[in-house]
Amino acid sequence: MRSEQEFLDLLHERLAELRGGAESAVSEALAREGSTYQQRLERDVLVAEQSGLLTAFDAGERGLCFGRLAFRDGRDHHIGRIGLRRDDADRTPLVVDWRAEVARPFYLATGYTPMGLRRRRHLTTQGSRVTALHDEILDLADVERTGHEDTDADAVLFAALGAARTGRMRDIVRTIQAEQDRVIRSPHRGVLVVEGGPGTGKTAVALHRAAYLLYAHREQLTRRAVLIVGPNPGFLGYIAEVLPALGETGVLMATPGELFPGVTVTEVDGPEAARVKGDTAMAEALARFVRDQQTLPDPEIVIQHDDGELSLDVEIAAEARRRARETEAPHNLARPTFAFRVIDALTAQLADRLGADPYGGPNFLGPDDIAQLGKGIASSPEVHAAIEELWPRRTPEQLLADFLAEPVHLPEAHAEAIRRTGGGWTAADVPLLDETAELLGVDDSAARAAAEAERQERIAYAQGVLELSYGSRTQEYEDLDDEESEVLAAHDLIDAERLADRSEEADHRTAAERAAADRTWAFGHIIVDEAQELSAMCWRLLMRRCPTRSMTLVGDPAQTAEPAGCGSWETILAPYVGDRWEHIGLDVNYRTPTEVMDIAARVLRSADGTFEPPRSIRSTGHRPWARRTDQLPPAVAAAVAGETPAEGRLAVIAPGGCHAALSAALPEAATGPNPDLTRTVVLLDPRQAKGLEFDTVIVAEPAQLASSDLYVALTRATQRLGVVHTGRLPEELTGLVESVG
Ligand SMILES: Nc1ncnc2c1ncn2[C@@H]1O[C@H](COP(=O)(O)OP(=O)(O)OP(=O)(O)O)[C@@H](O)[C@H]1O
Repeated sequence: MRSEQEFLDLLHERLAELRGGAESAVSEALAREGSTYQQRLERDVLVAEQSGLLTAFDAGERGLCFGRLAFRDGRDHHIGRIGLRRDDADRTPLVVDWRAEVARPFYLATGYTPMGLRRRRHLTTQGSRVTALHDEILDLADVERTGHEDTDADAVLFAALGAARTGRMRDIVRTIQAEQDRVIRSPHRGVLVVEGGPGTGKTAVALHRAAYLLYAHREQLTRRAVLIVGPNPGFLGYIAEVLPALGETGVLMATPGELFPGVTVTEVDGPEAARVKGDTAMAEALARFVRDQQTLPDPEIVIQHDDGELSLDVEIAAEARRRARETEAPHNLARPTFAFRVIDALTAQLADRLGADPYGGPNFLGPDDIAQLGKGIASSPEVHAAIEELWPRRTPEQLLADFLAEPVHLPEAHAEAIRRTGGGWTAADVPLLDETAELLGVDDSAARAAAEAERQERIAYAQGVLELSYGSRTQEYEDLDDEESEVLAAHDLIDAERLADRSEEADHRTAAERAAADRTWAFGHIIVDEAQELSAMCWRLLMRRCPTRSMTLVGDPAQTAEPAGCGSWETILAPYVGDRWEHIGLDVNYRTPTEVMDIAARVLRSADGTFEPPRSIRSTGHRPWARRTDQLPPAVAAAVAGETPAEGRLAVIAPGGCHAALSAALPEAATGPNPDLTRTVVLLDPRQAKGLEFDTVIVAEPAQLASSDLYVALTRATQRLGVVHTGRLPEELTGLVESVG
């Protein structure tokens, strides 16, 4: 213990040293004067790098070192949240990052396959104090003993699993299990599906995989960012501290409803509307609706012009429309083609009239006269109005609002389910907005022209910088033959265009921040949690955001609650990657004790006799109970008073309809759409409870819950479960111990 403590002290000293260095580098860089692009670029890169290091150091402080590997060949490594080196000439490693290959035996070695290990040690620390050691001997021939050998190899794991919950998910870096490690470090580059029942660590594994990928492909993923999609803001808050605790912040977390920049979801769809909006039939309907915007005159639009009337007739419009559609560009981007064709045709019409030779000879007007006429027509407000009428410029928001006000190209029952005038957006509208934005295209020609002009200015400026740099070469330097010169200057390394482009990249925002504001951002990797809940339309959106298809999807089809949820992985993935995806199953339940899982499993077995629940790794001895009452709110309040853990958290999970009465009876409980999960007691509906966990769970009125919702509700408990009900208990729960309040 003493020598581990000395080592930990040394680590903390080194960490303080590095932290001090990074802090002063940041303040120095921020204070640095300099207005040239090159200087600003260097300053920004430095600040970003050092700030990243500071995050990692913060992470390190929370359990800097938690393991040690003694190899048979004499190598000996401490394992930690982040890697640290000594400040010596060889930069000797002090502690190895858990993600490094050399740390892998910490998670995988067994007595059967010791991976070269003699001994594996778990260090438990509190702040900077070592409080316990657990040693496992992996080489049976090794006779040396430390006095910390553990008879129970899983003591550290069980201590973590049994610990009181805090309302925030913790990392599992000290106790990742072998089957989880395989997912976290999977080298698979395409779509990886991780499926497992409740509590099998899917979320934990997904987050640690994000941390691993950021470590293994740092450069690429820092540039392109990682997106983590979770079911609701409460859940994202619940998992928000895991990655920073692992030293990683370059990640964007969002719910599906937050994936269209500039749009905030304020409304909720009914189940039927959500189902219809989530179906891919919507993509077809919207595509046809966009074509419907490209209309023809009936039979003509008459345009008053200084030189007489012009007729924009069906023939002209149809030809212009054909040409515009032929470009296969999105609606707004094809519009200029339509406009040019119409203007050309009207110019020809006018030229025919004005220059016609009454005796049938060639037109009197020359090309210059005709060009002049064309200019006049192109600047006519009436012509513009006619083009706008036939091929209007639309925004996704306008177009979708029009579509929802009078849905077309759908069966009447479906149209009826989604018909809506005005009001805010729903989560199911977001993929539709994205689809519409794709169909319309963003007419950013003006913005692009401005950006290009600015870029040309920067190139000119950068050229100046390089010329200066070239001009200031020293005499000796010039005397050297270029071939021999080993001293390189800016002008040798970079040309003006690249320097200008690099200056553009000196954007203070991280890639994740830029990605959040950019609808067309292509992420380096996307992780989807509760992936079974996403609709087919939402998958279309996500696939557009990840052209490389580098994705990790975690979910449990048995917990599907959303009516538009896709059901099977094959159905979800076939349109995008065929059968080129990998599936890994997790089947050990680390959360829910056997007593609770047995009850929960019965709920799903009643619908599907072959259902196999995940195997619980522990039991608590607490038998789940049920209590019948005539008065739900006081009975729930009494149950809460009796069951609230001294440490830890309790959740009442009840159908939404009971919430008003229950929250009045539970004044101490956090409630509402986004309750504070760190409070001791929270009141949730089963959808809000998705992915969360609590020491004690009280489920109210189970008979009112759909079986997948009930299954989710029951499997949130890490220790104790109770059920309070007014009417009859659902058949599957009749085995519960009857409790009197
Ligand atoms: N190897 C591990 N070491 C310690 N704790 C673990 C380990 N694996 C999972 N856990 C814990 O088990 C609990 C359940 O994990 P998690 O929430 O990731 O499961 P899940 O599969 O996403 O569940 P659900 O489908 O119900 O959302 C969490 O508290 C997690 O920290």
